[in-house]
Amino acid sequence: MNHDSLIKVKNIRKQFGDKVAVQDVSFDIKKGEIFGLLGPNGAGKTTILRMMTTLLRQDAGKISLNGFDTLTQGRLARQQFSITGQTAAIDQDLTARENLIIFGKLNGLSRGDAKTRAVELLTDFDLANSADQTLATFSGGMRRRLDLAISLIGKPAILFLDEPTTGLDPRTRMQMWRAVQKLVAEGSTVLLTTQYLEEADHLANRIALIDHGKMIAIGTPSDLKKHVGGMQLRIEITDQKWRVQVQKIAHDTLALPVNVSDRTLTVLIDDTSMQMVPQVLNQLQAAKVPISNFAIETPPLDDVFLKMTVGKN
Ligand SMILES: Nc1ncnc2c1ncn2[C@@H]1O[C@H](COP(=O)(O)OP(=O)(O)OP(=O)(O)O)[C@@H](O)[C@H]1O
Repeated sequence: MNHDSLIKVKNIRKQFGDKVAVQDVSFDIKKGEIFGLLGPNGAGKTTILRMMTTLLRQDAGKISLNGFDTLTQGRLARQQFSITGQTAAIDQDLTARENLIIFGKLNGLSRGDAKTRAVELLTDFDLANSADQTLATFSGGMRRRLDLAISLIGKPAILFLDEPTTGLDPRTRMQMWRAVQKLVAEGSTVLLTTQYLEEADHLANRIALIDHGKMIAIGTPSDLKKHVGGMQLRIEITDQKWRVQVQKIAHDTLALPVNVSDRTLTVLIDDTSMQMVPQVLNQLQAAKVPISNFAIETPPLDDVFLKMTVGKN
């Protein structure tokens, strides 16, 4: 038994009528990890999350949170975690500070402790300057940060984030990512569901890919990228006018399909074509093509995801 695992999910299954929504899914999450559940629409992520948060009973299998079984010790299991998405319960006519104090008291804190905790959280989530504005004046990103702050009032050991940045602009998404990373640095363990591959890649230490209710892969982002087999050659040119020439050089030398987007050309390469990569560079230099980047790297997670799920849904 792994004593480091804070969350254990073993062979869980859920069926709705004839539809098997989750089938034999197992994973462990270690203390301090950010674990991502990634999968296409209808894959079963929400159903897994609902079973883990005791909102739904699994038909088979076992889930334990910090040692407490979700079916037989539901009340204790619930005390181990918090989940975001409580914005519906937030009062729009009150300020951020007042909302935090109310939720603090609902979590059993005295008025004094609730006030202190509110100040801590407002500072942590960059909301100190807007603390005394009513929520009606808050942007989407500020609301999302307040929602995350509220879910942390009780200092939960485990935090479930259900699609935390859906609909946010890139800058606000980065702020949320930093907030989540800070939480983990302070000792929380996070399970997040996301439809953004980039988010899972950036944030999660490990990812479980879910498709048709089954877990089709699990590992670190770089483990998963190895599944596509091989590496990617990326060439960036300084001017689009060179695109056709670079595409021809890469294609003729490597005999592989070349993807082109703006000033970036990419080729998925195997071991054999890897030997030919220096020739591509030599030819680009001989043709005096100005390049700003020439890299061999692991391919993006998107390719893994597509390779494993495309055509099956
Ligand atoms: N209460 C329910 N009754 C019947 N079928 C359900 C119920 N809940 C979920 N399902 C079905 O189970 C499957 C998995 O749904 P789930 O919501 O878990 O997927 P998801 O991966 O979270 O998708 P999304 O990214 O769209 O939220 C789907 O086919 C869905 O229609």
